[in-house]
Amino acid sequence: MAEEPVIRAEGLSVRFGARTVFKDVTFDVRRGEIFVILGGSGCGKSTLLKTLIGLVPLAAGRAWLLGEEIAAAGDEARRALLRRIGVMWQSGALFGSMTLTENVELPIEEHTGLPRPARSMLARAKLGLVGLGDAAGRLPAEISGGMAKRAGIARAMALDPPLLFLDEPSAGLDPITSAGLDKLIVEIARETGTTFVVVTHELQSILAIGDRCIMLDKEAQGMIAEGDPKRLREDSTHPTVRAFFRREAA
Ligand SMILES: Nc1ncnc2c1ncn2[C@@H]1O[C@H](COP(=O)(O)OP(=O)(O)OP(=O)(O)O)[C@@H](O)[C@H]1O
Repeated sequence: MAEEPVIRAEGLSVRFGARTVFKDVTFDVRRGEIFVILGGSGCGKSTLLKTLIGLVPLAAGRAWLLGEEIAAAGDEARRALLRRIGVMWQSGALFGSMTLTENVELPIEEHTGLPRPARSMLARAKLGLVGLGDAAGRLPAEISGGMAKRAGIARAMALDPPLLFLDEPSAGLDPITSAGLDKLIVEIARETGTTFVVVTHELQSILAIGDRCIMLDKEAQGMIAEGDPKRLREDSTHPTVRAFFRREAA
């Protein structure tokens, strides 16, 4: 029997008022893969991410995370589930008055009873994992945008979640810094077995990190492609998908 997927999404639809953002979105995310949600501006990528973790209600469909249906879970089960996933929001800024170590310690403090020295040690280990071991004592204002993203990933990984969501990780980064971040994401996935769900519309990133992807489309109000991004680039006959992957006019 195939291993249970880390995420199972079946026929997801989301509406805001009378407006349907997407409908009938169905996919599985497998253990250890880097799964990319892509598509143009406003197609609902971030909304889908929020739906998966129970922050946006479904108009239809069902979603399971780590075997648990979040919409059906009670408060306690939901909290336990959310503790097992890490999220780095696009807007997820670090707290400016705290060092990087203190920022990464926050979720550890919130969710465990560990004493300060142990929290700090774990936080510094996570910063080491993302290449920021030497910057642990710095304030967010003292580091670059790329370093801040790495610190955000370290914070999202603080509790060793088996599943990490990254919302537009390369937003605002130059191409070289962005490529470095992509490399880090692949390294973490391969070294730790963490499953990643990454929202992005950066073609270079998608091709560099994505094991599989789904593409959402605003006009279609749903999914227009699913699969290995490199194969979609070669084989897709859908005009919008081709246009995106080959940088052609649709
Ligand atoms: N809470 C909300 N209430 C009403 N409309 C919303 C809400 N959140 C998102 N939307 C709308 O849903 C649509 C999808 O938004 P979403 O942010 O998910 O798109 P996106 O694909 O992530 O876009 P971008 O790449 O620009 O971040 C947009 O038209 C947005 O205005």
